[in-house]
Amino acid sequence: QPQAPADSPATPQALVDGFEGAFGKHPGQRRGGAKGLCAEGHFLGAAAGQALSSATAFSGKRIPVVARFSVSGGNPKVSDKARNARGLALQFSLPGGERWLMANISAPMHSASTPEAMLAGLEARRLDPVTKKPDPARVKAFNEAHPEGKAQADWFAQHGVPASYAAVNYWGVHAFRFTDAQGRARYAKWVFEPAAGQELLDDEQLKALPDDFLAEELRRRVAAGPVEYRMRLQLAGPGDSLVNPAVPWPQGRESATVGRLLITRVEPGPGGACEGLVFDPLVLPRGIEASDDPVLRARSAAYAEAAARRLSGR
Ligand code: HEM
Repeated sequence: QPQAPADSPATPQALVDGFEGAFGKHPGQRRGGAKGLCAEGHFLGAAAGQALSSATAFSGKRIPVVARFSVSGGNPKVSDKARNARGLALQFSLPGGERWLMANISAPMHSASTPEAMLAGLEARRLDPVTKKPDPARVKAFNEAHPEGKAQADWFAQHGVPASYAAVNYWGVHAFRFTDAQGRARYAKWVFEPAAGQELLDDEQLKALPDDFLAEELRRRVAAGPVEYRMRLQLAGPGDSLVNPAVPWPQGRESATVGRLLITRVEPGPGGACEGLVFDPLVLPRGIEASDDPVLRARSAAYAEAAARRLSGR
């Protein structure tokens, strides 16, 4: 596997320090997606998935899933009204002890195209010890030097805040390589789309809501019946970058619905099966491989570093 250049400042430690600097240090909590909750369900693969990948996830057999829904960032007290990403992290438990892990967000692109830009962005948003806010001049200078981040910022500015964890799309953002039983490979990106459609709130609608509504809303919804998302693969077309997660592929690329995710149970309070999990996006089943996207590659060790701190109470 390609590794980050040995002299890159974006080490796992520096990246996790960057999260702590930008969001404060909250011992025992996740450094990203700090506010969230556990849920469970299953995945049912479709024939179109089998046609694209030999991964057993697509066999059509019921695949147990542990899920974690979250609000982006390392602040466990962030408002559910924040104009940023909602997260859907999943663990598929496949036959034979294989696992497939992923952590998806409610935008089709990431804010940074490299781990180095990610680190610089976190450092630019470091909270001032006195004001407890980032220095606006540093943030402005960073944004001017990294125009690539504008696409994601615009996305959240232009799309409303989800009314429910169950009413927004979640993208995998990175390209992955899918190989079928004959060894034919295609690159694709995935998205989970709620079968009931999206529900995005404008500022007026948001005003009526408290800062914490997403967890209870999901509990009520799933108590009334399973929440379903379709998993769709968007296949790479000519010229689509396989390594830059800040640039989404054009709409209208060939796509295939490869399965259905059903969330059937939500944890009634804190805790649950997702708590101890580390949603390392490089844990992939046979039939799906990572692309050379350096951001994807950098996530794995950063998640391990964050988990080591969190699970030892730091
Ligand atoms: C270099 C880029 C990135 C770094 C360094 C990074 C780092 C992290 C860290 C340290 C955590 C906390 C893990 C834990 O405490 O267990 C986290 C959580 C998360 N990240 Fe990232 N991340 C990056 C990019 C992304 C991208 C591109 C996505 C979406 C495709 C994403 C989605 C998430 C989600 C959804 C969570 C919450 C997962 C959970 O519920 O456990 N991250 N990230």
